[in-house]
Amino acid sequence: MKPSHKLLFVLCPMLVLGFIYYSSGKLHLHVWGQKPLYDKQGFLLKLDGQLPAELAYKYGNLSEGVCKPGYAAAKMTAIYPKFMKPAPMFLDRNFKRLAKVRNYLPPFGFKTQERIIDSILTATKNYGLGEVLDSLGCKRCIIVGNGGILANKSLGSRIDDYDIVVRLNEAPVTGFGKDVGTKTTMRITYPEGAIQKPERYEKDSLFVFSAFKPLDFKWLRQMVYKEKLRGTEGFWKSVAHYVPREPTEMRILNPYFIQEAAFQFIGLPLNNGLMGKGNIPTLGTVAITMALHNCDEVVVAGFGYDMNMPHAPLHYYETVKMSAIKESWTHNISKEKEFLRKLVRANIITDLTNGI
Ligand SMILES: CC(=O)N[C@H]1[C@H]([C@H](O)[C@H](O)CO)O[C@](OP(=O)(O)OC[C@H]2O[C@@H](n3ccc(N)nc3=O)[C@H](O)[C@@H]2O)(C(=O)O)C[C@@H]1O
Ligand SMILES: CC(=O)N[C@@H]1[C@@H](O)[C@H](O[C@@H]2O[C@H](CO)[C@H](O)[C@H](O)[C@H]2O)[C@@H](CO)O[C@H]1O
Repeated sequence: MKPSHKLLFVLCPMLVLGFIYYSSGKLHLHVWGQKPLYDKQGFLLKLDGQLPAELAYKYGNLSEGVCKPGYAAAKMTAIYPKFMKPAPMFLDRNFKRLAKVRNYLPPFGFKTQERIIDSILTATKNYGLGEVLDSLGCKRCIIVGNGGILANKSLGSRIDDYDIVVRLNEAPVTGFGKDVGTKTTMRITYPEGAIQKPERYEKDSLFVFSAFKPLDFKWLRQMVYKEKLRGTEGFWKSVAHYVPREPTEMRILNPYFIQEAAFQFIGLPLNNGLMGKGNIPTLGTVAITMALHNCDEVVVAGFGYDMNMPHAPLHYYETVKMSAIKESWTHNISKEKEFLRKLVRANIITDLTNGI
């Protein structure tokens, strides 16, 4: 056989195999002649909230109100096959092994911050929720957003019923118990969002830190080691000078939840992996993402940016108006809402205040 024929002999099957491989990848999303099954983000287009047969069998017989182990993650996988449940809530001493975050700078990872994180984790010594919650076989979590929609709905006692109550930034409980409850398992925040008055911190709650820039880790180290805050330049707003929590009550939120919410779930611009215009999810959505990985059931309340009500109160605890969110250049409220609505429509999360 001529060498040129030999070459053709090898090349042709390779081309055919290559074509089959390529089209099978496409077929996963798009069966020829049929409408696509999944959207650009990888979510099933048909979201009717129905349980797939195997889940109906698993959960169907449990009576109302009983915690369903693995429910949120199972439903998430049913509409978003790429979902991989394991992702620790907080960074622990092995954080450098977390492959998905080690090569991204804050806020999408911890690259360049390894030493300072090591030093913070040496002092906090604890990396979980605590013995009681960590050993629960099934965890029901509620993420309480700060939205004005929580006012006058008397949801306080329902909120307090959850195993884990997550609150955000400076949202108060004192004086608002009837509507937002009194229990706080953890409060997730960053320097500019943290409660500033020491007396406003609730006891028995974890101070969970979410970092957006390298300076935020510096601030946290000073708070953990109870040092005098040196220099507040570089923050976009005034920050707390003292956090009245023991180091053992402080945690660092896994930055993977910011990354996954931004790039996988919402589809915000990658911007070379750097924080930029409109590529930061709001903290509430980051908290929901964390809960999808770490809670068996996920419920939310106090969520909703309603652009049709520009004069409605933005928060349940102050008079700032809804229209104020338009000034934010970091978030993409409408794209984010599209994602949250998928979770609600598919019954992955329950929205107690119906604002999503
Ligand atoms: C001016 C500004 O930057 N505001 C941001 C404020 C501000 O930094 C803090 O209040 C501290 O002062 O923080 C944010 O959020 P904020 O602290 O307002 O609220 C916490 C989370 O609740 C959800 N939320 C809030 C209000 C509302 N009407 N609907 C909602 O759904 C959101 O998921 C929100 O994340 C933040 O960190 O995400 C988002 C806001 O964009
Ligand atoms: C680099 C930098 O500090 N950018 C600031 C943003 O982080 C900040 O956005 C705010 O960033 C916060 C994290 O630090 C939260 O994500 C918050 O929801 C968001 O609004 C804006 C506020 O107007 O100011 C910029 O100068």
